[in-house]
Amino acid sequence: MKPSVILYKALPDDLQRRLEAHFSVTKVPNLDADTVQNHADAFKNAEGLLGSSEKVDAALLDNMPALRATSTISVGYDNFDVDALNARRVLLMHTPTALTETVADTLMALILSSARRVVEVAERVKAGEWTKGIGPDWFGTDVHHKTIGIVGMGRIGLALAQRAHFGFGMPVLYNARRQHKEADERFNARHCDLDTLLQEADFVCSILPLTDETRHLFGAAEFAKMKSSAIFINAGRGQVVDENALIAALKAGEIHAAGLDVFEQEPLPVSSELLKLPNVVALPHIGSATHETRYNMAATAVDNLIDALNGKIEKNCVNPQVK
Ligand SMILES: NC(=O)C1=CN([C@@H]2O[C@H](COP(=O)(O)OP(=O)(O)OC[C@H]3O[C@@H](n4cnc5c(N)ncnc54)[C@H](OP(=O)(O)O)[C@@H]3O)[C@@H](O)[C@H]2O)C=CC1
Ligand SMILES: O=CC(=O)O
Repeated sequence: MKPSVILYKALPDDLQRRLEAHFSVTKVPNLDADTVQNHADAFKNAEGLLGSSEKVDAALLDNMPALRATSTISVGYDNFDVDALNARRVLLMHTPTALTETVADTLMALILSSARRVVEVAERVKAGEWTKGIGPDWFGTDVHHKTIGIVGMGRIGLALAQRAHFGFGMPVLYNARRQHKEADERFNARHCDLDTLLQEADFVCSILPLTDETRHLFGAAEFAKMKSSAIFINAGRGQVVDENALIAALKAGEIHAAGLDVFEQEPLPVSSELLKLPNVVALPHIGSATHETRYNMAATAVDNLIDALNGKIEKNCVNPQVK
């Protein structure tokens, strides 16, 4: 008999078929308590769980006593209670390599669009305001050769540094818990403490995971340390930033602009002050959202679950020690 799995995210047809070739699949819309109750037997018997963007906590796991592996269609796994998974010896698989380059492209798009005011001036053209040659009130600021400060020099941080160094001639500063020789050697990058980065960078780019240490890492004190010309970029996780402090810093002119792909609350409420500020580019968490990359992520997640339930966890496993 095939092992049972719960699928809580729509997959492309061919990937759903690949999953069904290996497992008996129960498809559910989400992991809400009502859904679990309505499919109680399926959750009770499931050995695998596959999807994304839902909370996987101890309360859910208590309803899944047969679970052996979870597979998320994402690299970030802050929505999983890893301690609870470890305590139950449940593997957590993720998709670290499939999306790196695409997310780095999104970061560059945020940098360019916030510095050159691309969204704002394009809207002005559509509103019929381009009626004569433009003046300084339409100008932006340069990106090339400005200093980029990357907070989080992991896979995506490295791919961003590559673009900034080779593509735009930007000096690269970075902060991470440890020094990354590869970044130093390939991109002439300089590892520094966060305060130095905040004081010296023209673009402060956060691509951090959400953890107990990074929650609200960027608050009023950090924005106050940045240059008044600095542009703050965040494509890591929204809760790494105290959003009220960011709004206050933008309004007070403590920093020049912000480019954001992630928010404390998603979807970003339409009432958010951020949406009223012309110097904010706000994207709907599209870091990895290209057809190619989303397909590759889903394929990786399917293969990860097949591997994990067959005891093969050489790659993409967050907690291999529980095997
Ligand atoms: N907007 C989007 O759509 C997407 C967002 N993301 C987010 O980006 C994050 C990063 O992804 P990825 O680059 O693959 O992850 P990695 O694990 O490769 O890199 C994480 C980096 O963050 C650093 N870091 C972690 N904690 C701290 C800390 N307390 N202080 C300073 N640095 C810290 C790590 O430091 P060290 O190297 O020293 O360990 C590492 O350099 C994901 O976890 C996810 O939250 C990812 C994909 C898409
Ligand atoms: O935010 C997206 C991810 O893959 O993590």
